[in-house]
Amino acid sequence: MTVLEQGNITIHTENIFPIIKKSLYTDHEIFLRELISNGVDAIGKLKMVSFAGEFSGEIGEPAIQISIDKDKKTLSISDNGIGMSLDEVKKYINQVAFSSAEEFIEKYQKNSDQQIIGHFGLGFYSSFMVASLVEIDTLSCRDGSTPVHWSCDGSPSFEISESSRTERGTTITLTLQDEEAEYLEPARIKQLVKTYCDFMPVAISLDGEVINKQKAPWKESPQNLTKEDYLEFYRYLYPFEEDPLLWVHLNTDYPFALNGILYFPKLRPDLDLTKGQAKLFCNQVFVSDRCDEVIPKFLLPLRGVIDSTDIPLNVSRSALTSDRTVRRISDYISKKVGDRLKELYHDDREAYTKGWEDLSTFIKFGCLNDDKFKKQIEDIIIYRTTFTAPPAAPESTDEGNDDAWKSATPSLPYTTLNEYLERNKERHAKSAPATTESENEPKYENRVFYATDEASQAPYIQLHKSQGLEVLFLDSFIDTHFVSFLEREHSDIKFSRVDAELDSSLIQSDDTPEIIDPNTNKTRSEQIQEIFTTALNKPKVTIRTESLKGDNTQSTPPAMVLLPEFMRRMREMSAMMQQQAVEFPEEHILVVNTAHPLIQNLANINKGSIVGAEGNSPNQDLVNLVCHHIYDLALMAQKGVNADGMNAFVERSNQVLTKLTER
Ligand SMILES: Nc1ncnc2c1ncn2[C@@H]1O[C@H](COP(=O)(O)OP(=O)(O)OP(=O)(O)O)[C@@H](O)[C@H]1O
Repeated sequence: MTVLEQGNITIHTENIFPIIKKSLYTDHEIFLRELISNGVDAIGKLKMVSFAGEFSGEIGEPAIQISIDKDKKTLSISDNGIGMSLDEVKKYINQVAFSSAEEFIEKYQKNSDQQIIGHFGLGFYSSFMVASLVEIDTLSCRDGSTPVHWSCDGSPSFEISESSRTERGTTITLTLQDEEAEYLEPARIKQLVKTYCDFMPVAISLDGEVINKQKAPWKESPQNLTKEDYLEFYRYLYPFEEDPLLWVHLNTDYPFALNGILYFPKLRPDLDLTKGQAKLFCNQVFVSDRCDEVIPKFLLPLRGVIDSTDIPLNVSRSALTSDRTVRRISDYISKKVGDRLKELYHDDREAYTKGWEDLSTFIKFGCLNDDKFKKQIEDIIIYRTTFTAPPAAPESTDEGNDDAWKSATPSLPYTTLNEYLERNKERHAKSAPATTESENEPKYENRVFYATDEASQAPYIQLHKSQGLEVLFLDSFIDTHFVSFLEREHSDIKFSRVDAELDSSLIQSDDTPEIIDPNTNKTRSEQIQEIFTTALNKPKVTIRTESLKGDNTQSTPPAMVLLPEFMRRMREMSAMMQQQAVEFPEEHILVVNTAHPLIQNLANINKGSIVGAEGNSPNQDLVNLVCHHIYDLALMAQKGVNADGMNAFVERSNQVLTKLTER
């Protein structure tokens, strides 16, 4: 073999190879991505040259072939692309980091939509991270070209000779370093191709078998994809996972190039909302498993693919965050997601409602974080409600209150805030809180009753429902912040948790004064209050008596613990700041329901025990026991019972049952 040329590679640093080997890429494996990308580029370039009329031969079936020779310790990557002439090898290969890509784009891209993969950095030279000898055999597509063999053993000197190659294209043969023998394993190569090159638009085969998928659905036009195509792609990316709720196909060329499909996954409780889930591609080449800088913060859990050639890939992550284009891409994504959500809300409210539990986390987090997004979607925030649209009752022609209950709300128990307020306006305006917290109360008609825990607050919810008061559920982890946010946004609306105060409409208002017992000189209510005050002996608990309304007296609770809204929130806030669990405050209100038969009985027993009792009569003991029990049950609805309280409660329950069975 005649050596045509020997020389030193034009580099600025003599010792660039050790640098490439050790520190350029910590991930040695990316050499394969770089070499395959070059092959795909070469195929793309051939097409462009042909398109420009500069190549008249057969392009053939584009292909990249990888082969392994374990004995020789070589790995080779072949393409049937444009190939290189002697001058091109000298120019493109011998000048480190000299990328011909840009020059090429300038010349040909005007004529074609072919894209050039590149801009990844050192490209071809990354092969020196794993190889002790790199050889190129190439034959240019230009007529009359001679094949070229180039070799370099990792020192800055290279050798060029004539190659025996007869077919157009390029083969890169790496003789692997001993410590890089893993790249002689077919399984490892398959895995790398799957990771980095799965969606590259050329068939890549390993020893004859095609090992990449090739089709990148995100590059397709959305009109050409069916629902099943999107789902199939999701299942391909995330096997064994539940299907996504919804997806957004991003597809734009201007003012930046961006393609991608983002999926709203079903949220699992263990999901880390701060960790990005979308994969970043550049021209169908996998770049990274995360692209947190590009995805808006509140959309980080979205899955799928983002592909853009306008995202700078050779800069640090922090530089990426402040990059103008990246910020614009991020805004664009948030806008598109907002559009998609609105579309779903208007076109298929049932599907929107069904997915709401999961969607709401994104939407609420987005409202808290992104003003533009908030403005875009604030009208499509919905709340689960206790309101159920009356079953298609015959249309009443009566004007008035009932009309407020006829609303556009579909039968699913979800409503928007506006719908809620509109529906309840008159009802709320008529009633008022039994106690008011401050002078500057917003108008009563703008009150919103809400619950944060359907199970434990069930008695309170039931009480409201039975009096026709509609309760919204704000029960996700983000809702504590969200309620404050809503109040900031709508200063005329007052949010009141069902256990914060008793609305006057829940209380029996009886104008006739209560009869005073001549023996004690007290009304029955006063007596009941006294019974509880004595039995509980808790000076910090304010005991109030009320006669609660209900469908029947048994359906209302015998007692309720109230915790004023402002007080509860203060405690929640300070607990959050100190990162502690919220402890139930000793100061709270116990409302004893004088209408409940249990309370009536208690008053009667107590009355009996006063007469002639010396010390504690058995009746007195029973009254004490039952008072504590009623109080504990009320506390439980507020989750106000700690471990000691729970032990005492269980013990007392057993005592009560024992007493019952003794009779
Ligand atoms: N398989 C190939 N077929 C034809 N030309 C190639 C091939 N591999 C490399 N080249 C030429 O060598 C040049 C340098 O390649 P290299 O991989 O270093 O950089 P690049 O692909 O242009 O950009 P980047 O450094 O971002 O990867 C390419 O631009 C191309 O002209």
